[in-house]
Amino acid sequence: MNTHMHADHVTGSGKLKELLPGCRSLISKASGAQADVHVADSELVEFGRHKLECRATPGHTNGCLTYVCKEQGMAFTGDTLLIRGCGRTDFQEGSPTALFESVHTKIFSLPDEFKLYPAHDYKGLTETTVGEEKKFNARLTKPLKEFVDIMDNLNLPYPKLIDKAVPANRVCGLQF
Ligand SMILES: N[C@@H](CCC(=O)N[C@@H](CSS)C(=O)NCC(=O)O)C(=O)O
Repeated sequence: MNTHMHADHVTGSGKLKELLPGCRSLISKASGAQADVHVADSELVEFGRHKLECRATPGHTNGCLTYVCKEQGMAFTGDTLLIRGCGRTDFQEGSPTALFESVHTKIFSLPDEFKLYPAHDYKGLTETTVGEEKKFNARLTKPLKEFVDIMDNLNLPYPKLIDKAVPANRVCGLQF
């Protein structure tokens, strides 16, 4: 299950499909990437005893999804919400306004005790909670205007693999 079409690394979906016959890859319809299964906002994905709700959380890319597991009180936020931060919004149809709206309506609306697992952390942390991020997120605790200003002035270098990763991830990570 891909949270979005990554720009910094190549998805393992294609490789997993080669290794595990019957394995199916999944990504949002809005990502524009190939996969066996395409999902959209509020669709449920069921496997074994697990049920994940797909929540469209555009902003970092327009195809970003957050996967919510209500029974276990957790969500996988991809690059939409990072621990004390969030995904950049300066390429792949990124939009700070959309990201702000996504987080406030689709992630901060979950109960405070829900555990959050983002796709990255650049300091070695692996887990946070909705309550912690509502209090301590350095970007998303700001009002919209200030948030947009922060995001428009991050001045981050492009991910080193972007020119390889995006085309490869459009086709399940197999041609690069
Ligand atoms: N050093 C990395 C790229 C770092 C980066 O741009 N991270 C992205 C998520 S992956 S597209 C991001 O959104 N960062 C937000 C931030 O505030 O750092 C590389 O070259 O691969």
